Amino acid sequence: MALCAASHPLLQNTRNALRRCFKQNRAFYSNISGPQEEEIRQKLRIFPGGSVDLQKQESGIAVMTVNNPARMNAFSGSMMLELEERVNELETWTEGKGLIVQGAAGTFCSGSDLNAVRAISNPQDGMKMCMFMQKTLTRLLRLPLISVALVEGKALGGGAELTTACDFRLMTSDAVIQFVHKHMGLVPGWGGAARLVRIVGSQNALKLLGGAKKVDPHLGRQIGLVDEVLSSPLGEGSSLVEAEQWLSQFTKGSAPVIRAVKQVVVSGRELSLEEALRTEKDIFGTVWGGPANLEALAQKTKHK
Ligand SMILES: CCCC(=O)SCCNC(=O)CCNC(=O)[C@H](O)C(C)(C)COP(=O)(O)OP(=O)(O)OC[C@H]1O[C@@H](n2cnc3c(N)ncnc32)[C@H](O)[C@@H]1OP(=O)(O)O
Repeated sequence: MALCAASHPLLQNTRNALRRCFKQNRAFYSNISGPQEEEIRQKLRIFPGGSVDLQKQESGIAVMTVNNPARMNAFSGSMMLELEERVNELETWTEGKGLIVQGAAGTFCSGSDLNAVRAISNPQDGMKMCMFMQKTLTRLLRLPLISVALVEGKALGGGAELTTACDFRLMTSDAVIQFVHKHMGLVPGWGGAARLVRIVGSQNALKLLGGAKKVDPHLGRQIGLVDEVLSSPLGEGSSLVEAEQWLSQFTKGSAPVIRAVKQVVVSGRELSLEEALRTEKDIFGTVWGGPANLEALAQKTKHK
């Protein structure tokens, strides 16, 4: 009898393997765990405004909206906390397959709320805020969901960094991604530089960060930062539908298989070859003989 993949005994092994392998990173972040993490949470709570909204759909695709239009969707402190809560929620959404991250009202996100930045401009608090966001965005990218940043309007500073915490980036024709940090006397701190180098290579990353260069859809495609330029008419709200259609080419089919696809890619990207191979074997074990595999065998599927 086929075992349900969600309750497959090897699934627990996979979770354990991934947990074991990411322990290294947890150790890295342990300097903001416990009381220190609570301290930065309290500081972030002082800067309210906006929200991070999550809609989980029956299709298995969730839409997360960075919602603070009065400030071009800049992240207030409370929004940073809400982002963490939404990631917690997505980590336990076992039916999920895909995620779209978008900004409200036709623009993506203008980074940190500059009012909060001014108020916590000492390096200690700045570093704690940055570690908090690094940790949350690292967890966002590692979700077993295929994720897309839908970039309309502007993605600036931390907003540009947020786009790199998704697997894919889609842009509307008027959109701009700009790592404006240098113009602010900063460098990325939410993990955006580390991820950018892995996406576009160190030469291109140096150009984008060193020149605070505006990335339009054409440049984005050229350097591999952008996966697709959307053709929906601007300002009619149809970009989200187009993004969902684009994402569905990867999320069609069984949730356990799609989640396993994402997990083998994450382990291949983040672990040593030896650990990645071991993890791949464990993840393979969760789908081998599972319902989707047995159904494909029964149907004598041909790949013409
Ligand atoms: C490690 C993280 C590092 C960071 O993220 S640092 C932050 C980087 N981001 C920025 O510096 C963005 C600064 N803002 C801008 O350049 C412009 O506002 C922007 C986004 C191009 C939009 O320009 P416009 O279309 O002309 O609109 P505008 O300037 O009138 O803005 C509308 C309202 O939004 C506000 N806003 C935009 N970005 C903000 C931000 N990051 N923090 C706080 N408030 C922000 C802006 O102040 C304005 O508010 P108000 O209408 O004057 O009350």
